[in-house]
Amino acid sequence: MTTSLQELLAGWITGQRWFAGKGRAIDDLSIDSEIEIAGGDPALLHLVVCVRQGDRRTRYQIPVGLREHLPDRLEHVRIGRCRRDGREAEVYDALHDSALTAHLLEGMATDHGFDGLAFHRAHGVEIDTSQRSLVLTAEQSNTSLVYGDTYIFKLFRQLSPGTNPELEIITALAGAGSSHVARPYGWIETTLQDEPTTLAIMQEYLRNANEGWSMALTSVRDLYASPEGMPAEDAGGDFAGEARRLGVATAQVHRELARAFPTGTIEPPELKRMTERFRRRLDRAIAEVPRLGEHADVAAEAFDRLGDLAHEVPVQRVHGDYHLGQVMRTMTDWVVLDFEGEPGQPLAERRALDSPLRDVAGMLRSFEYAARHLLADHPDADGLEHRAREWSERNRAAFLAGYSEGGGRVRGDEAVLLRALELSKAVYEVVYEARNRPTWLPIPLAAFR
Ligand SMILES: Nc1ncnc2c1ncn2[C@@H]1O[C@H](COP(=O)(O)OP(=O)(O)O)[C@@H](O)[C@H]1O
Ligand SMILES: O=P(O)(O)O[C@H]1O[C@H](CO)[C@@H](O[C@H]2O[C@H](CO)[C@@H](O)[C@H](O)[C@H]2O)[C@H](O)[C@H]1O
Repeated sequence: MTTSLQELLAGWITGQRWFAGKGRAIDDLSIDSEIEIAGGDPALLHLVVCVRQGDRRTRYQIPVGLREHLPDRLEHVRIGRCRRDGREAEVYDALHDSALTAHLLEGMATDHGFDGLAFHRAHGVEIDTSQRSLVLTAEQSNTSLVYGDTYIFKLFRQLSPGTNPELEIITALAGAGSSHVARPYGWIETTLQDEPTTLAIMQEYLRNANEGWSMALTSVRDLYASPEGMPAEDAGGDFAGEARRLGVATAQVHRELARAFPTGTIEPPELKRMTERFRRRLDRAIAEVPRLGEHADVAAEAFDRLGDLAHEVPVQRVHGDYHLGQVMRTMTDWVVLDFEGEPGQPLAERRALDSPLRDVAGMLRSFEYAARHLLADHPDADGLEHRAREWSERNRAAFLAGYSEGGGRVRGDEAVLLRALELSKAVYEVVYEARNRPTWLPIPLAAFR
């Protein structure tokens, strides 16, 4: 009996890092669209599949390669063997085959249009099609390819109809001359439910930059290894100067976003509705991760205090999923990546105007993550707890000082909003970790203590 492509994909998709429906059985996987980008052997097929799990349907994008014989170097990305057009073919994850990904670069360089798939080159750029790709091995919600050391190409895995906020934002900020975004080179689009929908974006690869997350961890490690009693500012690798600069850059990005897109205010009744949304999200999270229930009171109290605020709050476009893994330090400044918001949220929500303090809250949470994540397997975890707290407090304070210095607004009653946003992010993280990295679950849970 031959296995159908749908059956092969249903067996394979659950093991992929970017698959959002982990822990639940797949009831059905159907292929919504199938476009041949390149024929022959190897062939490149672009698939949009729809996965049904209970009453939830999620669409994913999967470029697959087809070959009669699979070379050893592609064995690790084999999906299986199936019969297509009367012939047996090996099916595999095409993004690992540079012979196939060359077609994606070529498509963008020439603004090529397939039936149902449109490739675009950003205004005023040339694309060097001689660059070959490698897949980034970072644990990600999407899949990124690096072409040479020149371009980074991100293919969105989960699809929702509409323009991806990331494309919208980097195009606007780069067009306005921002030094805090990587230059866009091109993108791929399709139509989903009658809406132009972004499938992939290609940007400048920041070849000499370091990720904020790894810089922060180096600093935490140094502090853990320093003699007991030595203050954080004297231990090697203090991060506070960078945290402050990151705060300044964050405030500048917020100002640039406020200039490029509409802004507004939310009034107290809307704050009440926001509180209710946070409460509902908390309930859903507790249903999925019952341990969170022990902390429900702390979160609920913070959310209720937000509902009691009696003044309006300024809103604008924001990053939406801001953390140390989304910022890179180049030789000259901090650059912000990945403006697509929280991957699991509907696009309309991710593009909605929001308080810039949502991003501030996200980054404050990330300092907590950096301070605590090395404790999990550390033989002297209890003894280092106070050092983790010291590192986190020092860098959170430096970031906030930089944010104010850069013109960001955190004052008075806004502390109530900031706390509610921090705990709402921690609720999101509890679910995220339970699904993806259960050993990390204690980190967001500690936010409620
Ligand atoms: N322009 C870039 N230059 C260099 N590295 C990048 C660039 N964009 C992303 N990266 C690297 O890829 C990782 C994942 O990128 P990101 O856009 O956050 O993807 P995802 O949406 O899947 O999380 C980043 O943490 C960073 O290490
Ligand atoms: O894949 P994305 O970068 O869009 O974001 C998702 O994955 C992140 C994990 O990589 C997750 O961030 C959480 O872990 C980070 C450390 O790995 C930490 O710095 C963040 O503070 C914490 O939220 C993010 O929430 C998720 O959306």
